[in-house]
Amino acid sequence: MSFAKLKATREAKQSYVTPNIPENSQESSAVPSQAVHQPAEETAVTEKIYKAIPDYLESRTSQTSGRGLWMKQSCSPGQIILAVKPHAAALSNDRMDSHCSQCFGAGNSLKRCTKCQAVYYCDSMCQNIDWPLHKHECAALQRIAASGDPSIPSDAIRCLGRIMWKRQKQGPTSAWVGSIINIQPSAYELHTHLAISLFVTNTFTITDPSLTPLGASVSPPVALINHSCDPNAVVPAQEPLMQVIALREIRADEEILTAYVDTTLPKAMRQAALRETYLFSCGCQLCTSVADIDPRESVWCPKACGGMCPAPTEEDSLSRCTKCKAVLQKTDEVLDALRIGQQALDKVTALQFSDPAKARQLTTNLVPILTSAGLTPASHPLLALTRLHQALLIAELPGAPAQAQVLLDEAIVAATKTLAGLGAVLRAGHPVRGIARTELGKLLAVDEPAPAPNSGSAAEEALRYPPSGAKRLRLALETLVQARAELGVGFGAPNEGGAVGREVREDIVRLERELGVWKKGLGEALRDAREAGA
Ligand SMILES: C[S@@+](CC[C@H](N)C(=O)[O-])C[C@H]1O[C@@H](n2cnc3c(N)ncnc32)[C@H](O)[C@@H]1O
Repeated sequence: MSFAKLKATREAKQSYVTPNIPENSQESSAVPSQAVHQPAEETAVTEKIYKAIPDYLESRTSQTSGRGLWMKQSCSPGQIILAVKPHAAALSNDRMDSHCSQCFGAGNSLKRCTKCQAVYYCDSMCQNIDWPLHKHECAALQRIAASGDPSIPSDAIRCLGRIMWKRQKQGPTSAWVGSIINIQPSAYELHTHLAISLFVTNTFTITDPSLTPLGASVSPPVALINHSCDPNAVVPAQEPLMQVIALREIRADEEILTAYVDTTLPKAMRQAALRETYLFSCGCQLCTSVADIDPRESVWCPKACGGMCPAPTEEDSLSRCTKCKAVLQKTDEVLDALRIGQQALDKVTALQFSDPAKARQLTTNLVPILTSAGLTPASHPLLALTRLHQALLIAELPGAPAQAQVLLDEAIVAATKTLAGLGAVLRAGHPVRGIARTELGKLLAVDEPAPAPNSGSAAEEALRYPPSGAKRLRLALETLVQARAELGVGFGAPNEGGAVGREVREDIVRLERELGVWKKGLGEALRDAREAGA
């Protein structure tokens, strides 16, 4: 596999979904509901939104989190629980010149709207489909540009605008408008800023097949699902359908829960994000558990027994290994590493696209500092910095032929650490884990530009990471086979792991062929050598 192909896989455009939904349907692909439970006070409009909910699901109301969606029968990991077409969607501002505003596909030869000069389309077909809604947005964008204000409203606000314009077109009593009003019932009548804030809490991030965020979308049935930091379901890449997929077995009478925030973050950060954007404090098991260690905030045992110590804090610096009880001595070093690590993470996040070289310099310096302070791979901010380091190295690869082997090997090491970190905090089959394992497998499968010569010592060769030659290819194959199994859960079993899962299947076939050729070549070389010696 080439560097360019590796990079291109991050920009895959295909859709991964299989259910067959009529083009203009607003409803779910699943069986229309007859048997859903509906509280008496809910209106006829509410019935319309429940029509999009299959009859093995039920909306129930709890005191702690309001309405939610519950299973009426059990389902297995990888099962598609719900598949709906988003009611409205809008691209992020930073994707507007690289992706089509209608189909969200990436492209190099997109056509710009000649009027607002802000949005792009694959071709006139995409533009014509979008025009009935874009014509309003187009006029608004032209007015914003004429006012001299350089800022375009966020994707969630543009998504809301699209809903309002649809409302004008379809009339206030349409089923479509009714179902939108039913996203948190009182939002619509509230003051504008509060209504907008409540609307934002009901939007979902649209991603490409590799989970890179592309924009925002909204679907009332999906917006019924409440949050947990240890979710049993996910809503992975959603274009053109939003799909809710079971991450583990969900039993009958169990609530379906997805995560609204990044669950690799420590509790305090998750809670702050949930309070700020979603206006509630999470009481999920992960947030309330009194377990003595959370890998997100952990340091290796100072006696290297294999156990972990809770990361010390300014308030509580005494920390012991939860396995052998050894006391962590170097708390100041850990506290310093946590502080400068967070500062560096903020900087790298801000610089990663505007000044990738500087961002890479920062991750190159900081990852070893945090590692030598004893932070485990899942610990924040080490995991986040390692993920960014990996992404920056991959972005640099195609343009650095001279040091390509060093960069490639470094990217493989970073991808291995990322996977170790994610493996400690996300369930098997989580789409983020599946994508991380895929990236590692793909990196291992890249043709080595300048493989290191064999050191001669079998012991040294066994320890070398990443390995070289056939051993590397075998590891690539193993990793991609495991990745495919994870993608098959997180992106839905019927979808065969989505676009990435199907791509991985092709990579596996190619690698098996390559390894076969390698084995054959090696066999022939050995036979030639034997014959030459005879
Ligand atoms: C996308 S909506 C979910 C549906 C919502 N419960 C309803 O009644 O329409 C998000 C809102 O649900 C509530 N919510 C979701 N998960 C919760 C949780 N774990 N604990 C408390 N409230 C929660 C919060 O009010 C949040 O802003």
